[in-house]
Amino acid sequence: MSQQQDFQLAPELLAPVLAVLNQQQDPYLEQGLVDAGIVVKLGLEGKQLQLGLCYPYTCVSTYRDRVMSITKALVVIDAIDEVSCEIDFQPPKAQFNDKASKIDNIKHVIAVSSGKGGVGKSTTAVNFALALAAEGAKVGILDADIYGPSVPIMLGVQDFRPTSADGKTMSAAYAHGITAQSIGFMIQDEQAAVWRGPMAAGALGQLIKETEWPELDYLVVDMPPGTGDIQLSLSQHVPVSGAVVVTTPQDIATADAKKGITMFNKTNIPVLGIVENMSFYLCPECGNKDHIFGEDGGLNIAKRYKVPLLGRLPLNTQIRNEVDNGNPTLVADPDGDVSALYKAIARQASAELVKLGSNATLSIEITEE
Ligand SMILES: Nc1ncnc2c1ncn2[C@@H]1O[C@H](COP(=O)(O)OP(=O)(O)OP(=O)(O)O)[C@@H](O)[C@H]1O
Repeated sequence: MSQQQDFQLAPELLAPVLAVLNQQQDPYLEQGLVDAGIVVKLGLEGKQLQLGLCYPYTCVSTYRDRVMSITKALVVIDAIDEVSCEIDFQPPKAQFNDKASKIDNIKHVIAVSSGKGGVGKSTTAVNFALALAAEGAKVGILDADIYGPSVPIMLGVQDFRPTSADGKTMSAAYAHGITAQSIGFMIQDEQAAVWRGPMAAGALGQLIKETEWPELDYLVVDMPPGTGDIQLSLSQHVPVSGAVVVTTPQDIATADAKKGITMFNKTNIPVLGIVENMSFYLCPECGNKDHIFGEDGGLNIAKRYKVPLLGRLPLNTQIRNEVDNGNPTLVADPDGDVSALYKAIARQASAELVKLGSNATLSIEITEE
Protein backbone atom coordinates (compact mmCIF):
# COMPACT_ATOMS: atom_id res chain seq x y z
CA MET A 1 0.00 0.00 0.00
CA SER A 2 1.43 3.38 -0.98
CA GLN A 3 -0.39 5.63 1.49
CA GLN A 4 -1.91 5.43 4.94
CA GLN A 5 -5.61 4.85 5.10
CA ASP A 6 -7.80 7.51 6.65
CA PHE A 7 -11.32 6.10 6.88
CA GLN A 8 -13.72 8.33 8.81
CA LEU A 9 -17.10 6.76 8.26
CA ALA A 10 -19.49 5.26 10.78
CA PRO A 11 -19.13 1.46 10.79
CA GLU A 12 -22.66 0.94 9.37
CA LEU A 13 -21.73 3.05 6.33
CA LEU A 14 -18.10 2.01 6.06
CA ALA A 15 -18.94 -1.65 5.43
CA PRO A 16 -21.25 -1.13 2.42
CA VAL A 17 -18.98 1.59 0.97
CA LEU A 18 -15.94 -0.69 1.14
CA ALA A 19 -17.97 -3.55 -0.35
CA VAL A 20 -19.05 -1.39 -3.30
CA LEU A 21 -15.54 -0.08 -3.84
CA ASN A 22 -14.06 -3.53 -3.74
CA GLN A 23 -16.49 -4.70 -6.38
CA GLN A 24 -14.78 -2.21 -8.69
CA GLN A 25 -11.97 -4.26 -10.20
CA ASP A 26 -8.76 -2.51 -11.14
CA PRO A 27 -8.21 -3.60 -14.75
CA TYR A 28 -4.42 -3.82 -14.43
CA LEU A 29 -3.90 -5.02 -10.88
CA GLU A 30 -6.86 -7.42 -11.25
CA GLN A 31 -8.01 -6.77 -7.72
CA GLY A 32 -10.84 -4.85 -6.09
CA LEU A 33 -9.94 -1.20 -5.32
CA VAL A 34 -9.82 -1.82 -1.55
CA ASP A 35 -7.76 -5.01 -1.78
CA ALA A 36 -5.36 -3.24 -4.15
CA GLY A 37 -4.79 -0.55 -1.49
CA ILE A 38 -6.03 2.18 -3.84
CA VAL A 39 -8.72 3.55 -1.47
CA VAL A 40 -6.89 5.77 1.01
CA LYS A 41 -9.47 8.23 2.31
CA LEU A 42 -13.17 8.10 3.14
CA GLY A 43 -15.28 10.74 4.82
CA LEU A 44 -18.80 12.14 4.66
CA GLU A 45 -20.02 15.75 4.51
CA GLY A 46 -23.81 15.84 4.52
CA LYS A 47 -24.63 13.36 1.77
CA GLN A 48 -21.37 13.90 -0.10
CA LEU A 49 -18.85 11.07 0.15
CA GLN A 50 -15.24 12.30 0.27
CA LEU A 51 -13.20 9.68 -1.50
CA GLY A 52 -9.40 9.62 -1.79
CA LEU A 53 -7.73 7.24 -4.22
CA CYS A 54 -4.03 6.69 -4.67
CA TYR A 55 -2.85 4.67 -7.66
CA PRO A 56 0.52 2.93 -7.54
CA TYR A 57 0.79 3.07 -11.35
CA THR A 58 0.30 5.86 -13.87
CA CYS A 59 -3.20 6.14 -15.32
CA VAL A 60 -4.32 9.79 -15.37
CA SER A 61 -6.09 9.46 -18.73
CA THR A 62 -8.45 6.88 -17.23
CA TYR A 63 -9.38 8.88 -14.09
CA ARG A 64 -12.53 10.43 -15.51
CA ASP A 65 -14.11 7.14 -16.58
CA ARG A 66 -13.08 5.45 -13.36
CA VAL A 67 -14.58 8.19 -11.17
CA MET A 68 -17.82 8.10 -13.17
CA SER A 69 -18.15 4.37 -12.75
CA ILE A 70 -17.25 4.47 -9.02
CA THR A 71 -19.70 7.33 -8.39
CA LYS A 72 -22.49 5.50 -10.19
CA ALA A 73 -21.96 2.47 -7.98
CA LEU A 74 -21.70 4.47 -4.71
CA VAL A 75 -24.78 6.68 -5.05
CA VAL A 76 -26.94 3.56 -4.90
CA ILE A 77 -26.21 3.63 -1.14
CA ASP A 78 -28.96 5.66 0.64
CA ALA A 79 -26.65 7.88 2.70
CA ILE A 80 -24.75 9.05 -0.40
CA ASP A 81 -26.00 11.50 -3.02
CA GLU A 82 -22.74 12.59 -4.53
CA VAL A 83 -19.04 11.76 -4.48
CA SER A 84 -16.10 14.15 -4.32
CA CYS A 85 -13.00 12.30 -5.41
CA GLU A 86 -9.33 13.21 -5.05
CA ILE A 87 -6.84 11.06 -6.93
CA ASP A 88 -3.12 10.80 -6.44
CA PHE A 89 -0.32 8.68 -7.93
CA GLN A 90 2.49 7.26 -5.81
CA PRO A 91 4.62 4.50 -7.28
CA PRO A 92 6.04 2.21 -4.62
CA LYS A 93 9.74 2.75 -4.17
CA ALA A 94 11.87 -0.10 -5.46
CA GLN A 95 13.94 -2.03 -2.94
CA PHE A 96 17.49 -2.02 -4.19
CA ASN A 97 19.77 -4.81 -3.16
CA ASP A 98 23.22 -4.05 -1.82
CA LYS A 99 25.03 -4.84 -5.03
CA ALA A 100 23.19 -2.33 -7.16
CA SER A 101 24.50 1.19 -7.10
CA LYS A 102 21.44 3.23 -6.40
CA ILE A 103 20.72 6.38 -8.33
CA ASP A 104 19.56 9.15 -6.06
CA ASN A 105 16.18 10.68 -6.85
CA ILE A 106 15.03 7.83 -9.08
CA LYS A 107 12.32 5.44 -7.96
CA HIS A 108 12.40 3.00 -10.88
CA VAL A 109 14.71 2.36 -13.79
CA ILE A 110 13.06 0.69 -16.77
CA ALA A 111 15.27 -0.62 -19.58
CA VAL A 112 13.90 -0.61 -23.12
CA SER A 113 15.79 -3.13 -25.17
CA SER A 114 15.71 -5.04 -28.44
CA GLY A 115 17.62 -8.09 -29.58
CA LYS A 116 18.17 -6.52 -32.96
CA GLY A 117 18.83 -3.02 -34.32
CA GLY A 118 16.31 -1.04 -36.31
CA VAL A 119 13.12 -2.48 -34.83
CA GLY A 120 12.08 0.92 -33.46
CA LYS A 121 13.48 0.57 -29.94
CA SER A 122 14.42 4.24 -29.56
CA THR A 123 11.13 5.38 -31.08
CA THR A 124 9.33 3.16 -28.59
CA ALA A 125 11.51 4.26 -25.65
CA VAL A 126 10.90 7.96 -26.36
CA ASN A 127 7.14 7.61 -26.86
CA PHE A 128 6.91 5.26 -23.87
CA ALA A 129 8.70 7.81 -21.66
CA LEU A 130 6.41 10.59 -22.89
CA ALA A 131 3.38 8.34 -22.35
CA LEU A 132 4.40 7.62 -18.74
CA ALA A 133 4.64 11.40 -18.26
CA ALA A 134 1.28 11.98 -19.97
CA GLU A 135 -0.22 9.45 -17.57
CA GLY A 136 1.02 11.50 -14.61
CA ALA A 137 4.58 10.41 -13.77
CA LYS A 138 7.84 12.35 -13.41
CA VAL A 139 9.99 10.82 -16.10
CA GLY A 140 13.53 10.90 -17.42
CA ILE A 141 15.13 9.18 -20.38
CA LEU A 142 18.71 8.05 -20.60
CA ASP A 143 20.05 7.36 -24.05
CA ALA A 144 22.37 4.44 -23.36
CA ASP A 145 22.61 3.66 -27.06
CA ILE A 146 26.20 4.83 -26.97
CA TYR A 147 26.88 3.72 -30.54
CA GLY A 148 23.91 5.40 -32.14
CA PRO A 149 22.38 7.99 -29.83
CA SER A 150 19.10 9.07 -31.41
CA VAL A 151 17.17 10.41 -28.42
CA PRO A 152 18.47 14.03 -28.83
CA ILE A 153 17.06 14.25 -32.37
CA MET A 154 13.88 12.41 -31.43
CA LEU A 155 13.22 14.93 -28.64
CA GLY A 156 14.35 17.88 -30.76
CA VAL A 157 17.17 18.83 -28.36
CA GLN A 158 20.22 17.95 -30.45
CA ASP A 159 21.74 21.39 -29.80
CA PHE A 160 21.67 20.99 -26.03
CA ARG A 161 25.08 20.88 -24.34
CA PRO A 162 25.31 19.84 -20.68
CA THR A 163 26.94 22.27 -18.28
CA SER A 164 28.50 21.64 -14.92
CA ALA A 165 28.42 24.12 -12.06
CA ASP A 166 30.63 22.07 -9.72
CA GLY A 167 32.79 20.15 -12.20
CA LYS A 168 31.36 16.89 -10.85
CA THR A 169 27.80 16.65 -12.08
CA MET A 170 26.24 17.71 -15.35
CA SER A 171 22.92 19.17 -16.34
CA ALA A 172 20.37 17.28 -18.43
CA ALA A 173 18.07 18.50 -21.19
CA TYR A 174 14.40 19.04 -20.59
CA ALA A 175 12.05 18.47 -23.49
CA HIS A 176 8.31 17.95 -23.82
CA GLY A 177 7.99 17.49 -20.05
CA ILE A 178 10.71 14.89 -19.55
CA THR A 179 14.38 15.08 -18.56
CA ALA A 180 16.87 13.62 -21.03
CA GLN A 181 20.53 12.72 -21.01
CA SER A 182 22.51 11.33 -23.91
CA ILE A 183 26.09 10.80 -24.95
CA GLY A 184 24.93 12.44 -28.17
CA PHE A 185 24.92 15.79 -26.32
CA MET A 186 28.65 15.52 -25.79
CA ILE A 187 30.19 13.94 -28.85
CA GLN A 188 29.83 13.69 -32.60
CA ASP A 189 28.29 10.46 -33.96
CA GLU A 190 31.52 9.37 -35.65
CA GLN A 191 33.42 9.55 -32.35
CA ALA A 192 31.18 7.08 -30.54
CA ALA A 193 31.30 4.54 -33.34
CA VAL A 194 35.01 3.88 -32.77
CA TRP A 195 34.86 3.54 -28.98
CA ARG A 196 36.02 0.31 -27.47
CA GLY A 197 33.88 -1.48 -24.90
CA PRO A 198 35.53 -0.24 -21.70
CA MET A 199 35.44 3.35 -22.88
CA ALA A 200 31.77 3.04 -23.78
CA ALA A 201 30.99 1.35 -20.44
CA GLY A 202 32.80 4.10 -18.59
CA ALA A 203 30.90 6.77 -20.49
CA LEU A 204 27.58 5.11 -19.75
CA GLY A 205 28.38 4.82 -16.04
CA GLN A 206 29.32 8.49 -15.96
CA LEU A 207 26.17 9.50 -17.80
CA ILE A 208 23.99 7.70 -15.29
CA LYS A 209 25.74 8.66 -12.09
CA GLU A 210 26.92 12.16 -12.86
CA THR A 211 23.73 13.57 -14.29
CA GLU A 212 21.74 15.97 -12.13
CA TRP A 213 18.49 14.01 -12.28
CA PRO A 214 15.49 15.72 -10.73
CA GLU A 215 13.08 13.61 -8.63
CA LEU A 216 11.89 10.92 -11.05
CA ASP A 217 9.28 8.21 -10.76
CA TYR A 218 10.73 6.43 -13.79
CA LEU A 219 13.99 6.63 -15.67
CA VAL A 220 13.57 4.97 -19.05
CA VAL A 221 16.87 3.67 -20.40
CA ASP A 222 17.16 3.28 -24.16
CA MET A 223 19.63 0.38 -24.25
CA PRO A 224 22.00 -0.36 -27.12
CA PRO A 225 20.50 -3.02 -29.41
CA GLY A 226 21.54 -6.64 -29.20
CA THR A 227 22.69 -9.08 -26.59
CA GLY A 228 25.81 -10.56 -28.06
CA ASP A 229 27.72 -7.52 -29.25
CA ILE A 230 29.78 -4.87 -27.52
CA GLN A 231 26.81 -3.88 -25.37
CA LEU A 232 27.41 -6.98 -23.29
CA SER A 233 30.92 -5.89 -22.47
CA LEU A 234 29.47 -3.00 -20.50
CA SER A 235 30.01 -4.80 -17.25
CA GLN A 236 28.52 -2.73 -14.56
CA HIS A 237 25.72 -2.48 -12.09
CA VAL A 238 22.67 -0.44 -12.76
CA PRO A 239 19.65 -0.97 -10.56
CA VAL A 240 16.83 -1.87 -12.90
CA SER A 241 13.24 -2.56 -11.89
CA GLY A 242 12.19 -4.15 -15.16
CA ALA A 243 12.69 -4.34 -18.90
CA VAL A 244 10.48 -3.75 -21.90
CA VAL A 245 11.52 -5.77 -24.97
CA VAL A 246 10.72 -4.31 -28.38
CA THR A 247 10.47 -6.52 -31.43
CA THR A 248 8.96 -6.54 -34.88
CA PRO A 249 6.82 -9.57 -35.77
CA GLN A 250 9.12 -11.36 -38.23
CA ASP A 251 11.01 -14.51 -37.19
CA ILE A 252 14.46 -12.98 -37.46
CA ALA A 253 13.52 -10.23 -34.99
CA THR A 254 11.63 -12.45 -32.58
CA ALA A 255 14.57 -14.89 -32.45
CA ASP A 256 16.73 -11.99 -31.27
CA ALA A 257 14.05 -10.79 -28.87
CA LYS A 258 14.13 -14.25 -27.27
CA LYS A 259 17.87 -13.85 -26.72
CA GLY A 260 17.09 -10.51 -25.07
CA ILE A 261 14.58 -12.12 -22.72
CA THR A 262 17.07 -14.87 -21.88
CA MET A 263 19.67 -12.22 -21.06
CA PHE A 264 17.28 -10.47 -18.68
CA ASN A 265 16.26 -13.78 -17.11
CA LYS A 266 19.90 -14.63 -16.49
CA THR A 267 20.49 -11.27 -14.87
CA ASN A 268 17.27 -11.52 -12.81
CA ILE A 269 15.70 -8.47 -14.35
CA PRO A 270 11.95 -9.02 -14.72
CA VAL A 271 10.61 -8.54 -18.23
CA LEU A 272 7.58 -6.28 -17.87
CA GLY A 273 6.36 -7.19 -21.32
CA ILE A 274 6.83 -7.18 -25.07
CA VAL A 275 6.04 -4.35 -27.45
CA GLU A 276 5.41 -5.49 -31.01
CA ASN A 277 6.40 -2.59 -33.25
CA MET A 278 5.53 -2.28 -36.94
CA SER A 279 2.86 -4.92 -36.29
CA PHE A 280 0.74 -4.10 -39.30
CA TYR A 281 0.18 -1.51 -41.98
CA LEU A 282 -3.24 0.06 -42.12
CA CYS A 283 -3.91 1.26 -45.67
CA PRO A 284 -5.19 4.84 -45.42
CA GLU A 285 -7.01 4.37 -48.75
CA CYS A 286 -8.95 1.16 -48.23
CA GLY A 287 -8.53 0.43 -44.49
CA ASN A 288 -6.94 -2.95 -45.27
CA LYS A 289 -4.69 -4.29 -42.49
CA ASP A 290 -1.53 -5.77 -43.96
CA HIS A 291 0.82 -7.77 -41.72
CA ILE A 292 3.93 -6.87 -43.71
CA PHE A 293 6.39 -8.42 -41.26
CA GLY A 294 4.27 -11.46 -40.40
CA GLU A 295 1.63 -11.92 -37.77
CA ASP A 296 1.67 -12.50 -34.00
CA GLY A 297 5.48 -12.73 -33.59
CA GLY A 298 5.41 -10.61 -30.41
CA LEU A 299 2.30 -12.34 -29.12
CA ASN A 300 3.90 -15.77 -29.54
CA ILE A 301 7.01 -14.75 -27.61
CA ALA A 302 4.87 -13.19 -24.88
CA LYS A 303 2.94 -16.46 -24.54
CA ARG A 304 6.07 -18.58 -24.60
CA TYR A 305 7.82 -16.59 -21.86
CA LYS A 306 4.59 -15.89 -19.95
CA VAL A 307 5.01 -12.13 -20.05
CA PRO A 308 2.39 -9.62 -21.17
CA LEU A 309 2.15 -8.33 -24.72
CA LEU A 310 2.04 -4.66 -23.73
CA GLY A 311 0.93 -3.40 -27.12
CA ARG A 312 1.17 -3.48 -30.89
CA LEU A 313 2.16 -0.39 -32.81
CA PRO A 314 1.35 0.00 -36.48
CA LEU A 315 3.91 0.67 -39.18
CA ASN A 316 2.91 4.22 -39.69
CA THR A 317 4.35 7.23 -41.53
CA GLN A 318 3.04 9.49 -38.78
CA ILE A 319 5.15 7.72 -36.13
CA ARG A 320 8.28 7.95 -38.29
CA ASN A 321 7.83 11.56 -39.44
CA GLU A 322 7.03 12.85 -35.99
CA VAL A 323 9.80 11.14 -34.06
CA ASP A 324 12.44 11.79 -36.74
CA ASN A 325 11.55 15.50 -36.57
CA GLY A 326 11.90 15.90 -32.82
CA ASN A 327 8.18 15.97 -32.20
CA PRO A 328 7.20 12.44 -31.17
CA THR A 329 3.62 11.24 -31.60
CA LEU A 330 2.81 11.73 -27.90
CA VAL A 331 3.57 15.44 -28.38
CA ALA A 332 2.37 15.94 -31.97
CA ASP A 333 -0.91 14.10 -31.54
CA PRO A 334 -1.43 13.46 -27.81
CA ASP A 335 -5.07 12.47 -28.13
CA GLY A 336 -4.73 10.38 -31.29
CA ASP A 337 -5.11 6.62 -31.68
CA VAL A 338 -1.36 5.92 -31.74
CA SER A 339 -0.78 7.94 -28.55
CA ALA A 340 -3.59 5.96 -26.92
CA LEU A 341 -1.66 2.76 -27.72
CA TYR A 342 1.54 4.12 -26.13
CA LYS A 343 -0.40 5.29 -23.06
CA ALA A 344 -1.93 1.83 -22.63
CA ILE A 345 1.60 0.38 -22.79
CA ALA A 346 2.73 2.89 -20.14
CA ARG A 347 -0.17 2.03 -17.83
CA GLN A 348 0.37 -1.69 -18.11
CA ALA A 349 4.16 -1.58 -17.77
CA SER A 350 3.96 0.57 -14.64
CA ALA A 351 1.23 -1.71 -13.25
CA GLU A 352 3.43 -4.76 -13.94
CA LEU A 353 6.10 -3.17 -11.73
CA VAL A 354 3.56 -2.94 -8.93
CA LYS A 355 2.55 -6.57 -9.41
CA LEU A 356 6.19 -7.62 -9.17
CA GLY A 357 6.22 -5.96 -5.78
CA SER A 358 9.31 -5.72 -3.72
CA ASN A 359 11.02 -8.55 -5.61
CA ALA A 360 11.25 -6.29 -8.60
CA THR A 361 14.68 -4.84 -8.32
CA LEU A 362 17.95 -6.50 -8.89
CA SER A 363 20.99 -5.28 -10.72
CA ILE A 364 21.92 -5.52 -14.35
CA GLU A 365 25.32 -7.04 -14.64
CA ILE A 366 26.07 -7.24 -18.31
CA THR A 367 29.03 -9.43 -19.13
CA GLU A 368 30.53 -10.91 -22.28
CA GLU A 369 28.62 -14.02 -23.50
N1 LIG B 1 6.00 1.99 -35.88
C1 LIG B 1 6.76 2.63 -36.77
N2 LIG B 1 6.27 3.03 -37.97
C2 LIG B 1 7.06 3.67 -38.87
N3 LIG B 1 8.34 3.98 -38.68
C3 LIG B 1 8.89 3.60 -37.51
C4 LIG B 1 8.14 2.92 -36.49
N4 LIG B 1 8.96 2.71 -35.43
C5 LIG B 1 10.17 3.21 -35.77
N5 LIG B 1 10.13 3.74 -37.01
C6 LIG B 1 11.23 4.37 -37.75
O1 LIG B 1 12.24 3.40 -37.97
C7 LIG B 1 13.53 4.00 -37.87
C8 LIG B 1 14.36 3.25 -36.82
O2 LIG B 1 13.75 3.46 -35.57
P1 LIG B 1 14.59 3.51 -34.23
O3 LIG B 1 15.77 4.40 -34.37
O4 LIG B 1 13.62 3.78 -33.14
O5 LIG B 1 15.06 2.00 -34.16
P2 LIG B 1 16.08 1.32 -33.17
O6 LIG B 1 15.59 -0.06 -32.98
O7 LIG B 1 16.26 2.14 -31.95
O8 LIG B 1 17.37 1.37 -34.02
P3 LIG B 1 18.88 1.17 -33.49
O9 LIG B 1 18.84 -0.11 -32.79
O10 LIG B 1 19.64 1.15 -34.76
O11 LIG B 1 19.19 2.32 -32.59
C9 LIG B 1 13.30 5.46 -37.53
O12 LIG B 1 13.37 6.24 -38.69
C10 LIG B 1 11.90 5.49 -36.97
O13 LIG B 1 11.25 6.72 -37.22
